[in-house]
Amino acid sequence: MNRILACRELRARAPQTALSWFSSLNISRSVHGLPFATVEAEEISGSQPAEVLNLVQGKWKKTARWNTILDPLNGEPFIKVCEVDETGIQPFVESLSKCPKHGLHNPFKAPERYLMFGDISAKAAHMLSLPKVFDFFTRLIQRVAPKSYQQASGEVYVTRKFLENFAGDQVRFLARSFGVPGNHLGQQSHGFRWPYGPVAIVTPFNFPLEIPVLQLMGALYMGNKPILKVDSKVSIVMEQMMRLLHYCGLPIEDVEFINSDGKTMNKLLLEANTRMTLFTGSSRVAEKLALDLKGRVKLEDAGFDWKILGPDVQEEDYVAWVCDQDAYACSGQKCSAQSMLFIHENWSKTSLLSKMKDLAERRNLEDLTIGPVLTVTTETMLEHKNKLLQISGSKLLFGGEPLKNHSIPPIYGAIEPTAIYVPLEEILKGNNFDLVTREIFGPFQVVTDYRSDQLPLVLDAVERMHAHLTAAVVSNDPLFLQEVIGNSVNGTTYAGLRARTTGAPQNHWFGPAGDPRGAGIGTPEAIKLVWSCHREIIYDVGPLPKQWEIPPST
Ligand SMILES: NC(=O)c1ccc[n+]([C@@H]2O[C@H](COP(=O)([O-])OP(=O)(O)OC[C@H]3O[C@@H](n4cnc5c(N)ncnc54)[C@H](O)[C@@H]3O)[C@@H](O)[C@H]2O)c1
Repeated sequence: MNRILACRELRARAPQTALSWFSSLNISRSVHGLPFATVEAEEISGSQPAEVLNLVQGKWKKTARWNTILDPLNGEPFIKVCEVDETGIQPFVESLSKCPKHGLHNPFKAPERYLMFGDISAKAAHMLSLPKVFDFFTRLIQRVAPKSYQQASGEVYVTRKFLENFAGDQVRFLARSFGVPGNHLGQQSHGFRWPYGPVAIVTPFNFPLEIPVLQLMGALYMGNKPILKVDSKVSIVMEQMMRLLHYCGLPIEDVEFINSDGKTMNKLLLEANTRMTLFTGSSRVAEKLALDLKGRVKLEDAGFDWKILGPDVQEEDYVAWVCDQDAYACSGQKCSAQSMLFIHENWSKTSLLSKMKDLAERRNLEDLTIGPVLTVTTETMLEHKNKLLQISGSKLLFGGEPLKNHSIPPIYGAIEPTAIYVPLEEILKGNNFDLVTREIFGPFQVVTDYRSDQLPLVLDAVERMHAHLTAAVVSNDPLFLQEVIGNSVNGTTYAGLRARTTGAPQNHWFGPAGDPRGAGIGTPEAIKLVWSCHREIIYDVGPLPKQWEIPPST
């Protein structure tokens, strides 16, 4: 009884805005049951194509140019994306140039916006927790970046948790400052987190919701005005999410959302003179943007991620299963996917490899545990396989054949989960190294083995790789862990028996290391590093010492 009364009292005291927002969530009355959505994930098809628009200066706009996206599962032209070409970038440039370098808010300007973003995050997290909304985004992701329901829902879950983390006062805590006493009375120095002002976010196809939302919200939290460009193949997901964010209170002028090809976006970034660009994608484009934008970038680029199985053999089934998930979930299209597996010789007495093979063979197109590869064709992957097989001592462990009985269009790739063994000494040879460590963004891994006395060679290989994103050291031997961790740099490294290479939840930093341009995603530290810079204000208000006189020149 007391509890009921207390609840009633709490409700009576709740701020009107929050109450009216929650009661306005009468989802069953709106189109498709969702008050923000303009598409229905399951209904998009060749005969009922969906349209994706651009958001500029607070208005959703069409352009004359449509980019037609083919359904990755059957080749039907199922989404029409309104793309901006080089002649259409001016309204975006104008809008960004209206934002000053000191941003839309900072600790000295419109601090109430920190609170507003706390509220928006709480509401958006609540929306994503509603089963209908959760399912809508999961299925929409599956339509454009085919992966299993569980993998797609993982993205929605992480996004929701991230938004929960930055509800309430957590956004203003991101802008926490510190003070240090000065040299004399009236002097104190204070360090503040300052925005960059107009900024850009460019993201790839493989995580259509998680990467853009986490980076976009980070940019907004710190006071920036972002323009967001997601790969057109999947931008429908973020277009719908923008509508959800507006529904949850995001001012419509706060973000520009553009669909374009890479060349147009490159031109826009140069003309708009964005103060910071967060790029997630291939190293080729990352390096180009770093040059074009004179270093005003933070990069999340390619991953050629390795896993080392240590000398202590245990939990063989578990380790085999994690290897399978790391290499082949999302058809290997995670930047954190296991690209190279180093196996200590002690594992050769086990049936690890045959277990990995069995697990890989369980994957099928029906439930999308294997599926289309969106940026590498079947032909390219088979060619790569053949080149690796020419290396002396190499052999096909499993896979290596095109998928059968499917209607995936030939612009996309479709191969079985594949593993190729290459001897360690061969990997290290100058003429083989670049070939063996080439990132194939599909279900493809290289496997090798090593003896205890060859650990320095393994460490040499990981030192010579150019991408240092994720890594896993599978061992509970503290001295082995120490040796490997102390002699490597990957930014997100899992260590211990349960180590994996994939997994970018909201609760730990995810990003490359060893590069001053390296970005991060997910945590308060990542947001502060990527989306704000340091500003020091030194208060020096006096009073002057009594009898102060002008001293001699120095
Ligand atoms: N480090 C990470 O967190 C992370 C996460 C996901 C993917 N990736 C990497 O992304 C790659 C796969 O994605 P992809 O092949 O689609 O990458 P990509 O570099 O081809 O494209 C990424 C985005 O950049 C845009 N783009 C292309 N050229 C551009 C230019 N000149 N200026 C501005 N924008 C441009 C594209 O339209 C797309 O939106 C892999 O290498 C993968 O490892 C990295």
